[in-house]
Amino acid sequence: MRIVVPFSADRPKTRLGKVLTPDERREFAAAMLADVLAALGGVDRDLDVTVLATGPVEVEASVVVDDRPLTTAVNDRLDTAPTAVVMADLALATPDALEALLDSDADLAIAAGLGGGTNAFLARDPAFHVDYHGASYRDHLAIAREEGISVREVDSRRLAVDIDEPADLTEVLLHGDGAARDWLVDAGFELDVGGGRVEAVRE
Ligand SMILES: Nc1nc2c(ncn2[C@@H]2O[C@H](COP(=O)(O)OP(=O)(O)OP(=O)(O)O)[C@@H](O)[C@H]2O)c(=O)[nH]1
Ligand SMILES: C[C@H](OP(=O)(O)O)C(=O)O
Repeated sequence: MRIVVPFSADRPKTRLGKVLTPDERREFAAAMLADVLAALGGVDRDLDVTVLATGPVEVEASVVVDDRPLTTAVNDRLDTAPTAVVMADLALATPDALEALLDSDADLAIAAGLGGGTNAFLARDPAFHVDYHGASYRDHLAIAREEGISVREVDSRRLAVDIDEPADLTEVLLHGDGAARDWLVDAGFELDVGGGRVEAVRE
């Protein structure tokens, strides 16, 4: 099965700009990508994984460099079904969570992200196409409806948590166990469990 992992290599994770420098954002994004590739590597299936990156990147997978906007670049790779697209910022993804998506035989299996994005999908029908940004999850359900594509909505916390905002770092410290969590700990992040909602803070 073909898996595409979109990756913004040059200026990733701008919404983390309040807590990470540009170099740190690049390192942290690369750590999350490594975690996603490791989770895909643990899936009990034969997967053909390609990182669809905006610039060169060194990873344990094949890389295609395409600097066009995300939607255009992904749509160009949906011509051959089945194809799954798994975002590179799913630092909590596990093989089990990914298998729940990849085992679906619906024309479209799709996992929402926090705030209405689309974190992962498997399209078995080449008529499906993406339109990312905004509440893309709703837009993707509408596209499937228009194309008469059967949908399975995959309800998965581990696939839903994409790491976009400073508050999301808390989830990585709480529930992550890979390179992204290690990177945050090395960078001095820790949990403040002092009162109210637990928070990631930097020493
Ligand atoms: N190939 C490709 N991947 C992208 C592009 N923009 C974002 N991505 C990837 O798509 C996924 C979701 O990205 P977002 O969280 O929306 O964007 P981001 O650039 O990582 O972060 P922000 O700058 O904070 O919006 C991540 O895996 C990104 O690395 C793009 O233009 N091209
Ligand atoms: C690409 C975008 O990601 P988000 O900005 O929701 O993380 C989306 O899923 O439409």
